[in-house]
Amino acid sequence: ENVLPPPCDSEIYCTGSILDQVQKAKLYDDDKYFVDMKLKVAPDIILSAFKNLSSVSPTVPREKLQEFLNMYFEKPGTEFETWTPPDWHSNPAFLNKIKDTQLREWALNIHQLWKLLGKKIQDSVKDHAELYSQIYMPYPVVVPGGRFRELYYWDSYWVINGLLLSEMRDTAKGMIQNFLHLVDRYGCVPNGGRIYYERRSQPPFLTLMVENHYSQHKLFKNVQTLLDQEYSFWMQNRSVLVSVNGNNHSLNRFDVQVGLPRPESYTDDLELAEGLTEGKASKQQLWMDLKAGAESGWDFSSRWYISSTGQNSGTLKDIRTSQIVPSDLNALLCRTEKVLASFHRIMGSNESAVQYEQAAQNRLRAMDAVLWDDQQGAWFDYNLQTGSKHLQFYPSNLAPLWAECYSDEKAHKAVEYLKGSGALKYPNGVPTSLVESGQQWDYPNAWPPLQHMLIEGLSKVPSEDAKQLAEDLAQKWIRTNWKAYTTYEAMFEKYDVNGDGKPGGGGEYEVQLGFGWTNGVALQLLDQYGASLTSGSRHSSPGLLLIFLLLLSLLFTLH
Ligand SMILES: OC[C@H]1O[C@H](O[C@H]2O[C@H](CO)[C@@H](O)[C@H](O)[C@H]2O)[C@H](O)[C@@H](O)[C@@H]1O
Repeated sequence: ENVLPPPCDSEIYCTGSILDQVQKAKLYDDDKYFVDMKLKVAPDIILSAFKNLSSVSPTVPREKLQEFLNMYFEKPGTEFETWTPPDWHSNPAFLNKIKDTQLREWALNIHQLWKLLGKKIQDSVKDHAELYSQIYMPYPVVVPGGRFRELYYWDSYWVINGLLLSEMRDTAKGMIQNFLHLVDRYGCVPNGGRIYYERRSQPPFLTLMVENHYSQHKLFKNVQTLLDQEYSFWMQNRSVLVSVNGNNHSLNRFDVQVGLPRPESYTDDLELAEGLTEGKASKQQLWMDLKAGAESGWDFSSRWYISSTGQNSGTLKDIRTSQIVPSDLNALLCRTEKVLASFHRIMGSNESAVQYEQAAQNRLRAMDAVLWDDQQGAWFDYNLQTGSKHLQFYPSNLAPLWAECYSDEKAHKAVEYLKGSGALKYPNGVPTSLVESGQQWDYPNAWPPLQHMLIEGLSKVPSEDAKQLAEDLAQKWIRTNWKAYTTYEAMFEKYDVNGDGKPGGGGEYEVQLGFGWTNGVALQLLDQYGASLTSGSRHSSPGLLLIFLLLLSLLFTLH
C-alpha cells in the first residue's frame, strides 16, 4: 500500500500529523477549511514547531491545536487581490433575446455575478508557493462560489460558455490558458486549483472549451500540442480493455491510484473506512475509489456502488468507481476525438487527423458493443466485475446524444427510453437518479451540467418531438432556478426536483451558492430559448392567458 503516492507531497496539506490531528479535532465545520488556509511561515518552521508541541503530549489538546493554528495559519481566501473583470460590460447582446421582462432582469443579475466570482490570484502565490494550497494560475479565474474558492475543471466548461454569452472573451480565454498551463505543468488538468487535487482530474472538457472559444479564432500549434497531451493522459492512465463476445474493446474509466483520505474530506474518508475488517489494504482501495468518484465529478452517487452481490446497490462503503465503465466519460471522449481530428485537419496534420477519426470510430463501435442496450434503448454504465450493465436510470445514459456519438436509429430509441424512464415526471428538472441514497449525485437532486447536456442532446436529435422535449425541460429548469432566486436571491449549485425552487441537499457538505455552472447553464438556456421561456409555468404566459380570456368571453357572449 506504501507504493501508492499521497494526494500531494505537502507534509501539511496532504499527509502527516498536523493534518491528521487538526482534522480529527474537528475545529471547523468543514474539513476543507483547514486545507485551504495559508501558512504564515515556511512549512519547515511549522513542522518543527508541531514536533515540539507533540513531544509534550503526542495527541495535542484541542485548545493547544487552536492556538497553534492561530499562530501559524491564516484563514482561507486571503490569496486573492481585488479584481473586476475588465471585459465586463452591462449590456451583452444575448439579453435582448429574452422576451419575458422578469427573466431578462434576472439574466442581467446573473451576468453581474461574474464580477463576484472572478478572482485574481496574488503574485505571492507564485513566489511563495510553499505557503499555499492554492495553485497559482497565470490568468484570473472564475470560481464556483461558497466553499469552492478555486478553479474547478469540468465546472469551467459551463462557466466559460456563460462568459462567452456575457461577451467576456478575455476572461474566458484566460480560463482556458490556465487549463493549458496546468496540462503543461501536471500532464493533465487537476480536479481543481488546489495542490490536494493535483493527482486526480475531472471529466476532460478542455478540448471542447477550446472548440467553443476558438471557433472564430486561429488555433495555435502549442495549444494543439497540449490538447494532444491531455488526451494521451486519459488514454495512458484511464483506459481499460473490455471483452464482449470474444472481441476486445478499449474504453475509459475514472481511476485514481492515489492513497490516503482526501485531505479536504479527511474525517469523512477516515470514518467511512473505520468498520473495514480486512485491514489497511481495503481502506486504501476504498479511498482510491472515493477519489475516482471525485474525479468523475459525481461525488458521490449510487452510480458507483457495487454491492457484494455485484449489484448497483449498497451504501457509500460499496463504492467501486474504478470498476465501472461510464457512458458519459466515453461519450465525452468520443466527441473530443472528433474535435481533435478536426483541429488537426485545420492545422494541416492530416495523419493525426486520421488517427483521431479512427479512435472515434473505434470508440463508437465499443460503445455500441459494451454500453448500448437495444432492449432498453439507451447506453448504460458497464460493470467490469460482473461483465454486465447497470440498468438504473441516470441522465448519463443519454450522454451519447449530447456528444452526437451514436449510430443508426439509436437516438429515437433513446428518446423513447427517456420518456418511459419515469425521470420526466418531476416538476423541477430531471433527477440525477431515481434512488434516494442520501448522496448529492442522486435523487432528489438535479444538477445544472446534467440538465444542460440532456437538453442540448435532445435539441440535436432530428425530431420535432425531441426538440419540444428539450424546450420543455429548459422551461422547467429556468423556472426552478428563477423561483429559488426570487426566494433566496441566490443561485445554487444544485436543486431539488420536487422543491419548487428549493436548493438540493445531501452529501458531505452544505449546499453552496454562487454558483458558476448554474449561472452558465441558465444564461445558455436563456440565450437559446429566450424567445419562448417564461418566469411562470408555460401556461401562464401572457399570450396563452389572453387566448384563454378571449375564449372565455366568447363563451359568455354565445350564452
Ligand atoms: O469537498 C468534496 C468534493 O467537492 C468537490 O465536488 C463537488 O463540487 C465541485 C465544484 O462545484 C464539482 O465539480 C463536483 O462535481 C462536486 O461534486 C470536488 O470536486 C471534489 O473533488 C471534492 O472531494
